[in-house]
Amino acid sequence: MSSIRVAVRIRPLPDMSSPSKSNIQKHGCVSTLLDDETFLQVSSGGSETTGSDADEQKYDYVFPPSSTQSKLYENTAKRVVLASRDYSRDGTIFFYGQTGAGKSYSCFGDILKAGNAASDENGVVVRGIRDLFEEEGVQRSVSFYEIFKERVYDLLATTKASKNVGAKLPSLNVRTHPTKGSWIEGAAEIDVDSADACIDAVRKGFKQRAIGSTAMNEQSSRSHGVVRLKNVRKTKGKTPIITYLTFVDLAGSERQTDAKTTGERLKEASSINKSLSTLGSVIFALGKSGNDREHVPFRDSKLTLLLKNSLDPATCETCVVVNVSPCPKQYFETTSTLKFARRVKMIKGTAGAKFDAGPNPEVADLVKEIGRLKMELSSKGQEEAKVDHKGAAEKDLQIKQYARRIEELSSSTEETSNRFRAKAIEDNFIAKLHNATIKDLLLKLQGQNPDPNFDDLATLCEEIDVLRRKTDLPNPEIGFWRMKYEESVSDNSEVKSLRAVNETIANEKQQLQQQAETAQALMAKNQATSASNETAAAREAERQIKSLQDNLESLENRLDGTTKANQTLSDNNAQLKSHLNAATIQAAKLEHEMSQVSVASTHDKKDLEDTKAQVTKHLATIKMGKELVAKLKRNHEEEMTQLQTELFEQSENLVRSKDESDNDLKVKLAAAFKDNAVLVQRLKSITDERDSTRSQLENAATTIETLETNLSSARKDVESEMMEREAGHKKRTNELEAENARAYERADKWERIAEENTTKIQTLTSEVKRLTKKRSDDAFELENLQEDMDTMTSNVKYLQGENQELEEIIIRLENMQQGLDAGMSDPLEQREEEEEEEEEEEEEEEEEASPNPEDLLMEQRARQVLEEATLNLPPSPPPVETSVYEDALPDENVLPDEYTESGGCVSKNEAVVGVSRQTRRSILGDLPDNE
Ligand SMILES: Nc1ncnc2c1ncn2[C@@H]1O[C@H](COP(=O)(O)OP(=O)(O)OP(=O)(O)O)[C@@H](O)[C@H]1O
Repeated sequence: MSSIRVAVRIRPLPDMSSPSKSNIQKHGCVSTLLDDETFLQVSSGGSETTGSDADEQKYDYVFPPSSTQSKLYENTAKRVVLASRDYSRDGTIFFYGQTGAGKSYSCFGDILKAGNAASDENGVVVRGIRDLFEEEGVQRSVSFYEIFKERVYDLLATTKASKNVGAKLPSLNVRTHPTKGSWIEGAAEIDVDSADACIDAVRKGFKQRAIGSTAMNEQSSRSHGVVRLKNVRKTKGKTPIITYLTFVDLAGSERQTDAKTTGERLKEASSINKSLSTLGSVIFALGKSGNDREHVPFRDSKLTLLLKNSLDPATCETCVVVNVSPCPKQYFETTSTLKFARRVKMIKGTAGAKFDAGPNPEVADLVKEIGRLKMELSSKGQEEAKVDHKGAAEKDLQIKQYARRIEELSSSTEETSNRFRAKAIEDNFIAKLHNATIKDLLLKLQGQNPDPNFDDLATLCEEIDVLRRKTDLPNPEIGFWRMKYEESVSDNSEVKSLRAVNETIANEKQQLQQQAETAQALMAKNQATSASNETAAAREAERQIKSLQDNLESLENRLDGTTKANQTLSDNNAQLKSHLNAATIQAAKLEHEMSQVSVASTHDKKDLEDTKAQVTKHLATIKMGKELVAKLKRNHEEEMTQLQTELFEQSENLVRSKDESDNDLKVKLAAAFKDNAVLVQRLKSITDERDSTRSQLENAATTIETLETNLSSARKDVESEMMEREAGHKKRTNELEAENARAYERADKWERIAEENTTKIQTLTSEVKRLTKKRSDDAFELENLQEDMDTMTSNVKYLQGENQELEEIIIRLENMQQGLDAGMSDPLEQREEEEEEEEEEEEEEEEEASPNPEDLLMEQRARQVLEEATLNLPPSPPPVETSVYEDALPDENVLPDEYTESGGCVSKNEAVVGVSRQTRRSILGDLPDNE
């Protein structure tokens, strides 16, 4: 059985002082030890070592504030990821803690910013995805859900609503199946063929994730974020193996009072609390095994229902990263978070399991070691090929053989681990079956059958023995593969050749050492002899010494070279040896691991053994009773009778107790029946409800259908009406367009005419201006003439007055004459006088009719002015239509009346002539028109 690993990560605080130099590292209200990465102490204050309320605990790993993202991953989640990748196990990693303690940071890191392979800030998800994708040939898909207020939302949905970040997404249902597990109905599973594609999808979901705010953290996630990777491994001719790797960024675990939550936020908080406490209950229930395992409340929250198949420690690797804040103000939150961590740690099988050597990572290490050896071998082969051309082909062959052997070995290891895994599952299954059988038998023993069925018991014992043998005996397969491995190691010709080279070098080294020693002895001898004489023998000796010294030097050089070569070879040899040792150790570990899993499987069957012990105990009790009876029978009859009575009583008691237990059972059975009846009733009501809902749905569907039909016919009507209206509208538009065109034409025409008229008006206006000026000139001239005429008129009047005076004088003279005549003249004379008077009158008349020289002068002058005026006149303008000019002409005052008479058809010359005539008439009196 796997264990749940619990790691605690302490987040850094901005104002945190640097760690003390002592072994105890104090960070706010928590302390860690420098040399123990599992120790954690939390205290509300007190001294640096232990506060009065100090609470010390050990966890699987404690990460101080300075620890990196990489260290967190390597020591927690990597194991789960590798188990999922290399051993097809489900894996789940939780991030638990109060708001702002660093859950999202640990889980996602800076996924929005980087997510590239090299970033130090990459969280567990990005690192896990990259490690997972190192294995090729597996079909993978990713999902990202959010569980908010017990509603599940798909963060990778591609619906219309999801296109806007933060838009309201539809909530989805969790579905479960006994064999297929749990899934979200209608949720997207994005197929991903590379780590980058997978990280991109997660990044998209992360953006979509709803963010709320509380008084404690401005952008606090109030939801659980679940990233799920589905791995489908296909093997030829077999059903594909499906596993899930799940990362869960849980919602903040803070207490409601501290978060100052009210109203909607309070509801959120209670939903979060409920789902977190359900998660705890499920983990604890799953931690129990066999008969101890009670009902697991998966259905109590959406989160646990979704993770139903990814939480069981028997089939899944689980890790909980607990994030805490060292801030003294958060002391109570931190202690309550750590309480959860301790409870998880206490789950059976987890205590003290500091990332113990489980089966999977060891095999993974072995696989890695093989890879490393392969690489080393190939690089070594390349090096040697350069140095030793002669044996290159041979070495190449050896290397190839060795590589093939390693290949075989690694595939064998894989095969073994697969078989081993299958076997573990099989064993687990058998154990479960046995457990059920034992339970059955126990029930039979305790209840209905007072005499145990010894045949059943014997079968059971036999089965238990077989099972034990199966699990306890060393696995023959392991032996076989180990033997094969050792063979491959001992067969290695390269190792042999290296050993031979090593021996040769050792021999050579020995020889060289001997030569050196001889040379040294000779040198000593020479020194002794050279001091006493300088003979030829001595010189000869010196020469010899010299040559020996040279030899020695060359030998020493050679020795140096050989020693170096030897050193290199022995290093290589040692390395190879250590690799071989490591490989042998790995093989031993593999065996150990297999036996451990067997032990784990045995552990699973502990309940089975317990049950067996109970059965044996019952049997022993019964046996003891029987022995007692036999013993008593051997005693005297009274005792026998008494004992028989006692026995009878005992039997009665037994029978009574049996009856009681029967009654108990009956009561329980009745209760069970009752429960059953209630359940049946509930089922019935649920079925009824379902039926009624179904019928309602059907009705609704019918209604919808009818509505749709109505809607479509209404739509058709509207469409036809629309078409008609559109046609009418089109026609009217055409008409209007035509009319419009005509209006445009008219407007153009009028515009043209207006332009022409404007030009004409301009011409006329200038003409009128000129004429007006002329008229004013003429008027001035006329005024002068008028003045002259006035002068003449006054002259005439003066002359007339004089004339009148003269006439009066004449009349008086005549009267006087008449008076005189009347007194002295005859009728003849009178008649002669009358005739004379008549002649005078005639003369006067003639005198009056003959022109006065002054008058003649005047008339001459008037004629001259009139001629001048006539000569200065412009040529007469063409006749114009009155209708065109009517509006454009200035008012009637501009031209004299005559100009507009007779329908405006009077020419200018005529008008002027008219004026001249009038002037003349006023000057000269009534002249005939022809003048
Ligand atoms: N170990 C750490 N190193 C550096 N920064 C950290 C660490 N832990 C947390 N932080 C920073 O603290 C802030 C809060 O962290 P984070 O959002 O991960 O908290 P949380 O527990 O997920 O809160 P919530 O429940 O609101 O999501 C972030 O800005 C994050 O970068």
